[in-house]
Amino acid sequence: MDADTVTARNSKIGTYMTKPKVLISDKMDPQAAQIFAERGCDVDVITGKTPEELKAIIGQYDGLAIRSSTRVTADILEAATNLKVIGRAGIGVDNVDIPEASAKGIVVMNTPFGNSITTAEHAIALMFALARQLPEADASTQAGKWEKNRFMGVELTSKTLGLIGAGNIGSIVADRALGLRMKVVAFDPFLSPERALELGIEKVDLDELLARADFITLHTPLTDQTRNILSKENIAKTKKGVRIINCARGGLVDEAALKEALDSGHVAGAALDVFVTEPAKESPLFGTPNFVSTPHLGASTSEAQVNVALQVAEQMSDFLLTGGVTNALNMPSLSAEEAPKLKPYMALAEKLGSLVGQLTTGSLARISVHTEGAATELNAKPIVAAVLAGFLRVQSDSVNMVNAPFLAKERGMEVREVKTEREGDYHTLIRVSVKTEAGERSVAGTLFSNSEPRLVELFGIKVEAELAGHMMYIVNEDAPGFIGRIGTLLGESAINIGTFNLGRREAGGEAVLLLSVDSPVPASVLEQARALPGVKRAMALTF
Ligand SMILES: NC(=O)c1ccc[n+]([C@@H]2O[C@H](COP(=O)([O-])OP(=O)(O)OC[C@H]3O[C@@H](n4cnc5c(N)ncnc54)[C@H](O)[C@@H]3O)[C@@H](O)[C@H]2O)c1
Ligand SMILES: O=C(O)CC[C@@H](O)C(=O)O
Repeated sequence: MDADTVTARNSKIGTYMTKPKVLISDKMDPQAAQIFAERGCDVDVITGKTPEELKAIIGQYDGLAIRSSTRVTADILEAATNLKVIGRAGIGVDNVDIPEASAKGIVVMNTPFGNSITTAEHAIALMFALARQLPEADASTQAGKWEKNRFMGVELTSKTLGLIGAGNIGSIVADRALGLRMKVVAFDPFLSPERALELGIEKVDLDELLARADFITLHTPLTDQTRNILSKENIAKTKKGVRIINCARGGLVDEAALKEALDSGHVAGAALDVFVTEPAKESPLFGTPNFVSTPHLGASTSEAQVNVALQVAEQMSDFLLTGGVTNALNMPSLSAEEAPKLKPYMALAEKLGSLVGQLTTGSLARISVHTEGAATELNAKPIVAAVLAGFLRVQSDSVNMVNAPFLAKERGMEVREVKTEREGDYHTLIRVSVKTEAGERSVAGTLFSNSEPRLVELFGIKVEAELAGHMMYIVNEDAPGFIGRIGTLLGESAINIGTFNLGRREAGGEAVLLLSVDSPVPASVLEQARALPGVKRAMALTF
């Protein structure tokens, strides 16, 4: 397996025979297609396909750029045999089956900041719409009614805004609300007191927020913890006359309970940009007084759409053409500048992982990846992912850097990352240690000329070997005549030896022999090698 393979699905990122092919399957600013083409990808823009139609064509593509309409299900992924990256021009990736994409080794990336301001502004717009009943006042005025006395609004100044979720968008909403002289309280278990202070908001628990807020706005993803966070029970805990805004995800608010609370007057107004079922063509909420809705328009400004389209096209092109990883949800980030520097290290890491994978028998309790010298200055995450990919690929061809960490976790492997600042015998070193019931053993490698991976230590014995192609690994007692006997055996079996690397603990002690050979070593030859005097172990290895 060669070095480039570690960054994507057994395919050579950045070394395509033909240009990588990208499909844009949702409506996206045309600048995305332009960027893909300028950066060297073949791009098709085909929107509005049914799942069956998408399934029929997805197999040709290396990259898929989407917004929220395309649903990337397990079924679609099954047919996406060449797909290496899915790019979401936007934030929410609930239309992508990420566990399945990860299992298939497909990188999923989003553009987490491109539409945050726009969405925050939409939440503020909806807050004003509720405070002053703008949609109803507009409809009534345009119907010629001039109902000046019907539309009595409320001021925002001095009111309390309750933020559920104070991440990218929530914090921008907070900033704008503070500018409107509102008081902002926030419920977000992951909000640190320091960040709350920096934002000028008060961190509270959910019940306190429900009890105090005049307006509540939601800015969390939809998860098992946030689904129905505004449930019937929680809506009942809100202040009478509260107004609720949801520009995050349908499902955060119980729509039936909201309808009841609007009808009873407990909730004075509600504005939803997002619905449990989208497109929301019908809803019991439609037509309810003081209810305002928009069709998932949070991100729909020309500025945001240009931002996310450019960003997704740049990120995906970087990945497909250079191996750079930005904003991936299932893989460590790797900048386009870092990628070439890390490439030889990842090749080395993968080879070491593969070596220990092939040599380890029995169940593995822990795998540790140590970096020493120059290697410590690098981002260790991709190096660890490459070790795991090499290790696990021994068991399954479909393992790569994306799915390897997930598989390792699934298999209960403890993975450790250790940096040793001091330089040893080599200016840079990666050591991979595995702990099994038989004990802990390690292999180590360095880069010659900063780019050529070399094994320099094998289970405590110094060696110097290139790990490539077909190899034979022998552990024997160091004794005169042994090398001649192995040479004769391979010669008689018509196996040509390329390189010969020998190491031993001490004269007459345990020795290891690593041979690179021009053809696979058949089982019968390994049997004969094992029968030679002094041989403790003989194995074929492949890299
Ligand atoms: N309407 C739209 O068009 C539109 C546009 C952009 C984003 N969104 C959605 O807005 C939401 C927020 O986006 P963001 O960029 O701010 O995301 P973010 O990840 O920056 O922030 C989400 C926040 O929610 C918090 N959170 C997570 N679980 C929580 C819980 N159980 N209770 C309270 N807080 C919790 C997190 O700690 C985080 O601070 C996402 O769901 C995104 O998909 C919608
Ligand atoms: O693409 C859109 O219009 C919606 C985007 C939004 O829901 C997001 O999560 O980024």
